[in-house]
Amino acid sequence: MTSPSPLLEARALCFSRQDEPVFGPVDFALHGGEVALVEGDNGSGKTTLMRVLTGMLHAGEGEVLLDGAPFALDTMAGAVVFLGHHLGLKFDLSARENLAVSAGLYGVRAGTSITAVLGDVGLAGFEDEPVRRLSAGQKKRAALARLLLLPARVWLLDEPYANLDREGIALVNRLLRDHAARGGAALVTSHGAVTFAGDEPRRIRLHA
Ligand SMILES: Nc1ncnc2c1ncn2[C@@H]1O[C@H](COP(=O)(O)OP(=O)(O)OP(=O)(O)O)[C@@H](O)[C@H]1O
Repeated sequence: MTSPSPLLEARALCFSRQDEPVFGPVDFALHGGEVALVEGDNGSGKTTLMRVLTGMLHAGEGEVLLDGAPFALDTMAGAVVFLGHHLGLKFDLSARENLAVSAGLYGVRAGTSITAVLGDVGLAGFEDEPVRRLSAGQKKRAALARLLLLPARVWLLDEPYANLDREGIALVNRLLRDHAARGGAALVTSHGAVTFAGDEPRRIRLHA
């Protein structure tokens, strides 16, 4: 399924630190129903690209468009979910409480609930534990539950497979497949150990 304008587009996007180029120019257009993999060696700028796309860092040159409109922090807040190395979880709160905070800010996808998404990511029975008492993989699963709960159509996932067992890796791939089937789009960084069932995802290569 493809939407008329790309859900997320980068045009000649470049980022430099102290005049030293980190990446770019990067061009891609991600339509609804598409998953793209950002690949590159350590230090090639994958995380930096994700931060630029979420507005955490300012691109020196180029453009980011969301649903055909120039990137703006207020419009992207509910439209994009970012899963980064820091997971965005408050460790003193439970997974359920963390999700309730996100749902209060951005709403809930039609037909789902906090209990349902926590069950779906394998955290049934751990819903009310403070996140700091969860294992690294369980913390990652709690962060993945946010993807399922929120209505955002664009997912930016930085190393979503890290800390996950084989079942967890299969879970991420299932979430991505279902998201694409619903018309969502996702950009995923990975060191390349990932195999998707079905269609091969598009690859965006960064060079250190
Ligand atoms: N906070 C920072 N301050 C200064 N330089 C940084 C900072 N974060 C990253 N860099 C530099 O920017 C470049 C790109 O880093 P980035 O984390 O985006 O790479 P990456 O492709 O995600 O790497 P990895 O595969 O190791 O996760 C690297 O040269 C890194 O040293």
